[in-house]
Amino acid sequence: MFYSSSTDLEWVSKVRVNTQAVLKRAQQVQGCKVAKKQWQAAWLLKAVTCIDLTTLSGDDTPSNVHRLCMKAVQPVRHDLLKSMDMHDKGHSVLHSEVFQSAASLTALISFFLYLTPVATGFPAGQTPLKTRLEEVRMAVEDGAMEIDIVINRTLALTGQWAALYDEVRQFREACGHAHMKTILAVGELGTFTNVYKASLVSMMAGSDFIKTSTGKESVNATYPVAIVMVRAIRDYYLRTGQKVGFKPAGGIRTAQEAVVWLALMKEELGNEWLSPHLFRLGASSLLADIERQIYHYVTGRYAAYHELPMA
Ligand SMILES: O=C[C@H](O)COP(=O)(O)O
Repeated sequence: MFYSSSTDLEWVSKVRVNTQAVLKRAQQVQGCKVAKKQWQAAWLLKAVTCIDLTTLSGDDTPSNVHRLCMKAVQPVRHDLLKSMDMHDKGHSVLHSEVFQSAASLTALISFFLYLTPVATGFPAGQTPLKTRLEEVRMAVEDGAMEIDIVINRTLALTGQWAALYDEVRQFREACGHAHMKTILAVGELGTFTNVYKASLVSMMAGSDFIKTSTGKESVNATYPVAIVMVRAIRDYYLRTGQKVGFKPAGGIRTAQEAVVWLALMKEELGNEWLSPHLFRLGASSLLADIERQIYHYVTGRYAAYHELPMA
């Protein structure tokens, strides 16, 4: 695992983001023409493989988490995939993000599903550091192979970048071999410059992915913020040779949005960032619309509710 030395924080202190340029680029992204017919279906199947299927609600129960995991194992109806001759191409979601401990769902891990608990005082990141580190260690002990951690926004808002680096690096060490996705909670970072700096610091401290939001802030994954984050990923890669993944999350609901996110990744970071090892869509209800659009592509009509019962 790569860690930058803390002296790289000089780089962080010099960052300035051109807001107008970011907003202009975001408008272009939002207005991009979305593929149709079989090309759209192909993009949607690609999006399915990149979804971190999520449930992070206070009223989650073992049964609805179990149901979500079963949906992750077979995200699109087998007959629909067969009609497209894609039934044997491995379109499992493979990643499910949950509050519950991975240990209670061990049976599902045998389906090769990666269960991703959230840790570090999710969603606010304000509990004592000792408690947040303990949450990460417990998740690792429970068998988590991926962990979504959330940063303490106070450190970013008050410009304590060295302290933020130190915390994230401690989370990284507590994660051990588990993949660490670092949530910036961009809706609470105030400025694009803070978003870029928090992205850099999180990458320097060893994050495997940087992620926009918990889904609980009032502003979540937006295209302008994504442009700032993916440009930070690109700059970091050009300077260090390290490839860090990107995960937009929060409020992503429609198949069309999923295709726009994929187009953004392709244009900004290239084809390599179109696979789940470097790109995830964190979403609790996106899959339902994607399956609905695939159903429409295959049958020429939209499904009745009972025809896609698990969506
Ligand atoms: O990480 C994933 C987010 O919590 C999902 O947010 P969402 O429920 O708005 O899709």
